[in-house]
Amino acid sequence: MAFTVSNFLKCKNNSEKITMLTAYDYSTAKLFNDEKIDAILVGDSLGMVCLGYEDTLKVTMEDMIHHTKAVSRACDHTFVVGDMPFMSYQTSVYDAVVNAGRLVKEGGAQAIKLEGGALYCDHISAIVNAQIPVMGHIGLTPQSVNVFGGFKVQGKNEDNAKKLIEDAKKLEEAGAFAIVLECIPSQLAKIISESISIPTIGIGAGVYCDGQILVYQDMLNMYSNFKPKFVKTFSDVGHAIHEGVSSYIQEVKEGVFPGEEHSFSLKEETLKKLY
Ligand SMILES: Nc1nc(=O)c2c([nH]1)NC[C@@H]1CN(c3ccc(C(=O)N[C@@H](CCC(=O)O)C(=O)O)cc3)CN21
Ligand SMILES: CC(C)C(=O)C(=O)O
Ligand SMILES: [Mg+2]
Repeated sequence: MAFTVSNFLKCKNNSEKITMLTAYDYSTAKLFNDEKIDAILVGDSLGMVCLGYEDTLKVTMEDMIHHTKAVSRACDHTFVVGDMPFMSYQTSVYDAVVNAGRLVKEGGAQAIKLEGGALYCDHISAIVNAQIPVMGHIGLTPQSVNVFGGFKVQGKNEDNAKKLIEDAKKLEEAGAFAIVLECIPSQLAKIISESISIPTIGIGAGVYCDGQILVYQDMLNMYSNFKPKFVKTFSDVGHAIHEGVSSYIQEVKEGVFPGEEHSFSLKEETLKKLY
């Protein structure tokens, strides 16, 4: 059975953890879908891991739609969430609804995610009213990197922690179906998770969240520009790629690949005529 928006709440109520990963292309999404991961986020982190930018700010709606289309084509079980890029919703409630609509209508996403708390509740309500499920995202919101002065853990002092608890409650009121908590102390994530009835999805937010998400290149060791503390390598795919590519280079250089079994051949009589 396909994982739908209502399963998010069911999981929380049954104390069953929600599993999410990012994905940005068809073949990767297909592997995750076939593994029956609950949900995929087509994250604007694609700006960093797919496009090589230093942060997520240059990512466009066209980038997001392009990758969301590829991912949604691969998923018949997994729920697909499209991430709203920088300046696609901050500018107005109207822009937020139009661009959320594009991720669903053109990209094939089943829900959208946007960064921010109380400030964006009007935007979120308007998108929800347009029949598009919304996932919130608070804590380290990477689109605020220039305000934070870097990718830094949030909610460490009393005022900031209280603000995040309030933001989570406001997001629930605005109609969000789940909230990503990024890079906050695990005890704060526990308080937030217990203060709201919608599930929390943590990344660098500890074990008390109702679900977890990671950027897949991080957990498969395929991205080396930085490695946050919250990343665990579940499989060394980076090393497997290194080994595979280096064997390929060696075998081509030495004339070992392609072998007979990878080649097509002519009938003997046709060959004679050609000579
Ligand atoms: N590959 C990748 N993984 C991510 O998790 C990710 C992205 N890209 N791009 C968008 C944002 C940026 N993120 C980041 C990036 C760096 C840190 C980091 O280096 N954090 C420090 C904490 C610094 C502090 O102490 O405040 C760490 O050591 O984890 C955290 C989250 C999370 N997101
Ligand atoms: C890290 C997750 C939550 C995200 O927003 C992204 O991948 O863009
Ligand atoms: Mg994002």
